[in-house]
Amino acid sequence: MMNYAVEVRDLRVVRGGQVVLHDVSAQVEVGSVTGLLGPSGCGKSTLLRSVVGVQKVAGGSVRVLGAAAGSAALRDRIGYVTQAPSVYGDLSVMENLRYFAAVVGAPREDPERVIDAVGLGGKEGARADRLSGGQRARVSLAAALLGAPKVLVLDEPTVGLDPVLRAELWELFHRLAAAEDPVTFLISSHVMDEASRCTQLLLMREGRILAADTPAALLERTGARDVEGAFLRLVGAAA
Ligand SMILES: Nc1ncnc2c1ncn2[C@@H]1O[C@H](COP(=O)(O)OP(=O)(O)OP(=O)(O)O)[C@@H](O)[C@H]1O
Repeated sequence: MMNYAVEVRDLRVVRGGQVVLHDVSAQVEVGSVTGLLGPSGCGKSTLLRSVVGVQKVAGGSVRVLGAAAGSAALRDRIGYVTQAPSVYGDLSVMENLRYFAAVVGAPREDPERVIDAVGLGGKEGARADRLSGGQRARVSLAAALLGAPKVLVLDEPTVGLDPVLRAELWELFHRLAAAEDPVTFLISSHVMDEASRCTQLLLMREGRILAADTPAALLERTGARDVEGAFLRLVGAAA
């Protein structure tokens, strides 16, 4: 039996009187770097919010590591980075991480560990508002790693970053996912060319999952040359 970190079944979410998730079912394998891809407004953030347990749902179920999403048992097992900046600009990298460590009740030495994990060693004393966009993104990621969660949910973590920094962040996700004690990643993006960086894909459109597969299997199945082409063929087939 497949080992899933996240299992979504028939999830229905209504926002502002509109159904934004139409009975969505999806799974995320343990240790995978799963990309949730689809155009802006298709419901990616809503699905991620449901996985984290901060979204009111109208039906269906979401389980994370075998427990109901949002339950107390998951509090220190799941990390979440939203699109909104979450670090304090007037605090240093270390001050930010000490503050967040205290909030989540992480061990005292955890800030050093996560700074190291995201490759920010040497930047501990730098004020967050003097960092580059990519470095700030890594501070947010470091904060999400405090307490050693097993599942990380990242909402468009590479948006606005240059290609080199994007590549660095994806390498970091893979390193953490391949660790002896793996972290499972669920990462949203509206940039289709990030698909090739994922081990698994969930393609989404208008509140529905169009396909769930590996990038290679998706290309083979659709005969497309890239994931954008595969997406368009799937949309055409569904019409
Ligand atoms: N607070 C809200 N109240 C009402 N409707 C909302 C709210 N937030 C989002 N929506 C609607 O829900 C739908 C899904 O939005 P969601 O943010 O999940 O999409 P997304 O795929 O993450 O988009 P983006 O990539 O632009 O963030 C959209 O139609 C959006 O207009």
